[in-house]
Amino acid sequence: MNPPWPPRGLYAITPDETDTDRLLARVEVILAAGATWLQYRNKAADGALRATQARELLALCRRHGVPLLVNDDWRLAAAIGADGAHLGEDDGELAAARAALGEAAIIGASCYDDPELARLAAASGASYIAFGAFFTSPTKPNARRATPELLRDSAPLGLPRVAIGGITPDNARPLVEAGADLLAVISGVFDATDPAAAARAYLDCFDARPAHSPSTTDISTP
Ligand SMILES: Cc1ncc(COP(=O)(O)OP(=O)(O)O)c(N)n1
Ligand SMILES: Cc1ncsc1CCOP(=O)(O)O
Ligand SMILES: [Mg+2]
Repeated sequence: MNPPWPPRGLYAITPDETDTDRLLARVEVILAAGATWLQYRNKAADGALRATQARELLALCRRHGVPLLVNDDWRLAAAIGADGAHLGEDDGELAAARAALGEAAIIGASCYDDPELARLAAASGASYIAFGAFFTSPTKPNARRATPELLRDSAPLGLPRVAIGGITPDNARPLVEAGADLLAVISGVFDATDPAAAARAYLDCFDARPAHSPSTTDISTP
């Protein structure tokens, strides 16, 4: 799969917010700051609220040129015309999601700490593979733990690699160096004092230049 979206940057994931206006306002700030992809994930909302929020987020994402993926529920993604879905081990068959959403859809698969799951996801037509949690996650403290070697070792699968779980701007760089194409983050952006600044700090982790090196506009550069 070759998604027509840049598969490198910040993959923001929504928190369990039941106030839709507040959710949209929080997401707006993060998209305006340059988040690359958005996933709608809300374990606290019922089906009707999830459908409403997903539709509203899709309109917002369209205005920012950012793809929206729906967590857990590829049927909801199909019903609202979202750009894709993220599926974990309890979220149904990837092939069924692909058949419903189409070849252009972005369909991600949780691989936790398991390279064999990554291999199976790739063989089943996943658009990206996600590993984690890499650090203790405030959102999901009991999530299985993964190591950066998984990112490195799965490069031959040729799919974008997503890292998730307790990622902050301060611990993210080694994951990018190990091959993470997207940093999937909930609390690190949504619970930040300044979510826009936090979003930019994650994006800076993809900048190859060391933080102290001169920029291209530095007049002292030959
Ligand atoms: C990008 C990304 N990676 C992993 C997950 C986790 O999915 P899952 O294991 O199904 O757990 P829940 O998110 O449903 O609690 C994800 N959502 N996104
Ligand atoms: C859904 C999920 N899967 C593994 S960790 C996690 C939550 C990530 O949230 P946070 O960025 O707050 O750790
Ligand atoms: Mg899930």
